[in-house]
Parts: sequence; C-alpha cells; structure tokens
Amino acid sequence: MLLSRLARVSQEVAATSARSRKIALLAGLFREAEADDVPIVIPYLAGRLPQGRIGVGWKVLSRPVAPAAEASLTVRQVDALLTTLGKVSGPGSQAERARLVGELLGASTEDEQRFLFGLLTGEVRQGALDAVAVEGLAEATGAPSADVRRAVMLAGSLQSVAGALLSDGPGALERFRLTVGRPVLPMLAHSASSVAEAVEKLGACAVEEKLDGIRVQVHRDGDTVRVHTRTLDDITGRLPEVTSAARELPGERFILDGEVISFDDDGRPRSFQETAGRVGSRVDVAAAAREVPVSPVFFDVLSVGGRDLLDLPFSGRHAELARLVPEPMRVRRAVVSGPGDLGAAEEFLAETLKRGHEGVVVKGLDAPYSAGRRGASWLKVKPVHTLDLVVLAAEWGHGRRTGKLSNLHLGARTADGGFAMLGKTFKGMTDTMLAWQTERLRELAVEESGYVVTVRPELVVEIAYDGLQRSTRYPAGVTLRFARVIRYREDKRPEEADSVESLLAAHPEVRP
Ligand SMILES: Nc1ncnc2c1ncn2[C@@H]1O[C@H](COP(=O)(O)OP(=O)(O)OP(=O)(O)O)[C@@H](O)[C@H]1O
Repeated sequence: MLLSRLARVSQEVAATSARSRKIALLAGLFREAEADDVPIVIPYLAGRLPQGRIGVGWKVLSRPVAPAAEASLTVRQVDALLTTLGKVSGPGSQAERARLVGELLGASTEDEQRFLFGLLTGEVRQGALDAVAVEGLAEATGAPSADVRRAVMLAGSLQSVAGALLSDGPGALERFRLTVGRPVLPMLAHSASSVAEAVEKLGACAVEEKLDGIRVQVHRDGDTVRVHTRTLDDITGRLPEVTSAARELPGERFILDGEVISFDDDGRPRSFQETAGRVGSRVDVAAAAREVPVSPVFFDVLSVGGRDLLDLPFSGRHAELARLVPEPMRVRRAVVSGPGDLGAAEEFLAETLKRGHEGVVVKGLDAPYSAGRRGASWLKVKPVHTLDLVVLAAEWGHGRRTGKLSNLHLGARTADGGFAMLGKTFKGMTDTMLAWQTERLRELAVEESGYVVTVRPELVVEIAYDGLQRSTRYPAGVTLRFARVIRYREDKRPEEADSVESLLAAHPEVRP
C-alpha cells in the first residue's frame, strides 16, 4: 500500500466526527491492504510507531527537505527505513540519522511529509482509533463485529487478528479462542471515590482486598506452568514460588488471575518497590527469592479443565476458583448483598487498610470476565487517590539537579486523542528515578527550547495529589495541587492514562 493512500485516509478520519464515516473509510482502506501491510497500517493510523522509539529529534525533522512531486513510497518501505533508523548507534549516528530522515522525506510528497512529521513527533496520535478499526475490519471482511472484538480481546492484539482476517477471511477467528498456554490481556478496573459509591453502582458484590503487587496470569497444562505479566511478558523463570504453587493445585489445566506480592514476617505487605524489584530481577533468581520471597494470591479463574469460563458470572467463576485454590492463596473478600449492607463493605475496607493494603476492588457478582477491558463491574477504591498522567515535557534542573531533567509537565488525555497539561512537578523523585527519567526523556525529546524539553507523549507516571484547583493558565481550566511522583508505570501505554473527563467527573467541586 502506498503511504500517500494511508496519509489521505488518516487525514479524512481525523477530519470527520461521524463514527460511521470513520468506519467506512477504514473498511475501504483495509479492503485494499495486503495482510503484510496491516502490522504497519494499524499503528500508523493510531499514531504509533511499531518500532516504539527511533531516536529522531525535532532538530533533524524540522530541517526542510524538498518534497517529491509524485507519491511512490509504500508503507512497507517506510517501515523498513524506520527500522534501520532505530538501529543506528555509535559515533556519527546523529549524521546518519539525519541522512536517513533526509532520504525518507525527500522521497515523500508534501502530504506524506506532513503525515510522517506528525507520526514521528507523536502528534497524530488518535486514541480511540483501535475501536473504530475493529468495526472497519468487520465491515471489510464480513465477520460479525462482536466476534472480531472477542478475538482482539483474546489475542491482545488488533494487528494479529487483522492480518489473519485479511488473509484467510472470517474463519480465521477460530484461531483466537481462549487456550491454556496463550496469555490474554487481563481485565482492569475503574475507580470509585468510595465504597458507598461502588456498592450503590454494583448492587450485590464482592469486596476484595487490593494488593499492591504485580499482576500475574498463571497457565498450567500438566507439568508445564507459565507466568505472564499484565503486558503479557513471560516471567516464569523469575518466579519459582509461583510455578511450584501452581503445580500443587488439584487441577491439571487451568488459567488463574491474581497478584504476586511479598509479605514480611508478620504477614504485612512489603512496599510495591520491593515486590517490583524482586519480580524484575533476572539474575540469580534463587538468591533474590531467598531475600524477598513472593506469594501468589489469586482472585479469578479464566479456564479450568478445558472449559472457557470467561462468560460465567463472577460468582460462578469464584466458585470454581474456590474449588481449585485453597483459601490462603486467594484474596480475602466480603460478599455484600447491596447498599443495605454497606456497613459490612466499609468494615472490610477499614480492616484491609489496617492490614497494610492500599484499598479494595469491588466486583459485581453477575459480570463476565472482560479481558483487556476496564470493565464497569470492577471498581477500585483507594483512600490515597493517584492519577496516571503522561509526561509531555521536562525542564532541566538546577543546583543539585543540574544536568538532570527534573520538573515534569504532566498531561491527561483529552477527548480528541491529545493531552492537556494539568501542571508540573519535581517532587517525590529518588536519585535513581531522576537519572532514569533523564535518559528516557532525552530519547523521547522532539524539541528543546530554553530549559524546556518537549517529548513524545509516551511515558506514563503515577502521581499523587491533594486535590484540583481552577486555573486559567492550563488548558483544561484546572491544575493539580501538590502533585508528586509515586512511580513510573512502564506497564501502561499513554492511551491508558487518566482523562480530563474522568478527572473532572471525580472532582465536581471544580466544575464551573
Ligand atoms: N482483588 C483484586 N482484584 C483485581 N485486581 C487487583 C486485586 N488486587 C490487586 N489488584 C491489582 O489492581 C489492578 C487493578 O487496577 P487497575 O486495573 O486500575 O490497574 P492500575 O492502574 O495498575 O491500578 P492502580 O494504579 O490503582 O494499581 C489490577 O491490575 C491488579 O494488578
């Protein structure tokens, strides 16, 4: 497929607000695409680079290059060139990058240059595009859109489903069934501001402790056990405790969902940093496991004995879980009949906090498991409220922080797929964090002006704050009070950051 075709459709999709028109435009594009184009076309449309980072800064991009008169570049040629670009390193790499970018832009028409510029600087990001692309695929291939959605949910990747559908037709969806050994994206939660609000919304529900560890999905097939993170990385080798616990359960084939966490000798949870450090260590796992042992604590089951349980109501899945996993290895919970029983829910939250956990997750008893979604039926309640925001820029520090990128400009997602800055912070960072962020942000830099370095909006950071206040200086009309960094969330994509809309919904006091 020619880049010019993709660039035109991308522009048309951005220009129309009608969802049906967007779907029709994408369906048209998919009908023309070859299966090999798909892994490039879909991320480009959403404004993502399949290569992740390629280390091209604003300086290189902003050098004017005379455009080509006629479109000839294919998306696969562009992708190959960007892959080469991403691999350039060592002495002379700046000049080599500039040469390759010059080559790319010189072969592009003016429209294509504009598209590439947006793509490389992160400006054409379109957050909601993947959902529209699912509908477009269904329309282009004649597959029912609910089936495409379920396949994407289970595959955890729109690209792979699209590639299979476009080369083999609707029958290819069969390949994306829930299978032991093949991880699926986990179900996620929304926030509620209180247990009362959550119980009011959900009615009969289970109130579960929220453990601040690392999410794991454990697959066992006979003697084979695999452990995956929420981003589907395979971390089996790092967690011998989890594999041996899974082998001792009275089932041969299952998929369990839970959290691994490290407890101290008194049974209180150790800090997230300790658990994360342990789970992150790949060398000398045995020594790390002696120093910081972790335990799996399960809260859901997706499959058992070859039966797919995703569509069972949570109460049914939990009954299966209780048959498979002994109580000490399951999260503690209280079942609550509805708002009339709020006292029991509040008591459980208070007890959970006293035991050192960060809050609770309130779960509707009737809801199926929605893999890869923030289901409306899981609501987390944490007394210390935090936000996941995207770093838009950073300022060079001074004094002790000279040479470090320090003050972060923080953005929340906006309805149009962009980000609105909510404020800045340089608080809460450890020295390690400062060094790490300086390096990462320099790689993401697109423009440097004075002491402010603007970056591709890719890094997600968890921020604690004491509230919102109105402000005319910021585009959303509000700013954060006493924002401070808690940790970077490398497991989250910017599309998963908090939005201005949800923030304002949680703070009625600042609404005009
Ligand atoms: N009982 C539980 N049920 C579901 N998730 C739990 C539970 N205990 C801990 N968790 C963790 O909480 C996360 C759910 O919160 P969410 O989906 O919003 O992700 P998150 O943004 O990482 O949450 P947070 O930043 O609040 O930890 C899960 O991914 C899981 O790792």
